[in-house]
Amino acid sequence: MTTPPAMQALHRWLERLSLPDLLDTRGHSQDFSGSRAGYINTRIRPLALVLALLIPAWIPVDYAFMPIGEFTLMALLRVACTAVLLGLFFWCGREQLTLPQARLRLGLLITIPLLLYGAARLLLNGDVAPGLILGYSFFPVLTVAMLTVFPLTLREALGYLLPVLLVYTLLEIAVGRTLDLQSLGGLWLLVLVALVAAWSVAGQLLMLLRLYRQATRDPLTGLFNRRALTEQIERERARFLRTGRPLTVLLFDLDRFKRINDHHGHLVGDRVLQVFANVVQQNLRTTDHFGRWGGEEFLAALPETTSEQARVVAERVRQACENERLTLAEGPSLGFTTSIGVATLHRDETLDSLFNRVDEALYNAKAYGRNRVVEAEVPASA
Ligand SMILES: Nc1nc2c(ncn2[C@@H]2O[C@H](COP(=O)(O)OP(=O)(O)OP(=O)(O)O)[C@@H](O)[C@H]2O)c(=O)[nH]1
Repeated sequence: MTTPPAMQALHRWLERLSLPDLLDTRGHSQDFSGSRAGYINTRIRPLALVLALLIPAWIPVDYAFMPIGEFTLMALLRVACTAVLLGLFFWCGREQLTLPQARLRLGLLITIPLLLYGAARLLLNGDVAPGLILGYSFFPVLTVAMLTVFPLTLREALGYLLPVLLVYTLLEIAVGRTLDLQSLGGLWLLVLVALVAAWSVAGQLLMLLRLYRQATRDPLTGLFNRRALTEQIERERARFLRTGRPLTVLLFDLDRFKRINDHHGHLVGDRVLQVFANVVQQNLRTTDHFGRWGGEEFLAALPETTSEQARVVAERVRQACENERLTLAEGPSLGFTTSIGVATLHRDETLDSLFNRVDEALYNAKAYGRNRVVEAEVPASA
């Protein structure tokens, strides 16, 4: 049964929307989440600084229009909020963040205007400086509007937006203005701005995700490209220097791949590359890094793995490739094999030297007859 064109169009639209990616982080790579955390962090800093400058600037206005008791409380709160914001500004500049850390800091950033609003709403109720409350009433809207500059999943956005709406409503109840037209109008405005904010954060997330995937992935296999993989290995090298835990790389090259292309065509060659990528991935741990090094060469970096352990993994992959068969439209099924070089990073070694050694090992695997695993020589400096 063929799908009606309208359903196909709907399906394509939903696919373009990447709904699961927008909803939560389950489909995001660890690497992307790290980059997004950095991105969120770079946006928290200027906002924290701007708020830290603007919040105390209003103190003279409060002084002119508020009774002294309320003014003192608000001024103290403003100074405390400024101190927290300045702390946030410096804190965000110092380290590489994880996503939970970035979320926490964003939560802190939006709590501050909300806190000031809450205090003002409770203190300035009734006859006390009624005009001033109008100025303060912009704070919840400001809080929600601030979120629009962050690339967030819808779940994260709701996690920030719902508490703002809840705090607003609870404060209106607390001051007895629940069914008041002004209070309902405020809530209505807040909900509208929250919807726009949710749309904006999801749009930013989608754009970031697409750009990130284009810049870091190989389109044929979906694996990391050489640049992204090199960055990951650089981070692993830094970790190796810190902890001393071994790091081993495997370099794979499909054997006589030109023949496959020549006999069966490039499309079959492409399928072999995809199947190969899949076979290797099934034999690696989720903490290993694997990507396309170029052409029919692939590289895997195995953290916390000695050369003996890596040889076992490489042998398992070699065997799995030998056992794999591709069914073709015409003729018998197609098999393929791979040669593999293995090299373990030494303490004083650069990554270039490691890549050269593993390349030589792979070259030797080819020279000794292909479909085999060969370990690299130790570096001259070791
Ligand atoms: N189908 C397809 N072929 C590719 C791709 N990238 C590189 N190749 C082909 O991979 C082949 C590599 O061939 P060679 O470098 O001669 O190596 P080989 O035939 O595998 O021989 P050995 O490595 O010595 O075993 C070339 O024919 C490239 O065109 C790709 O993305 N898709």
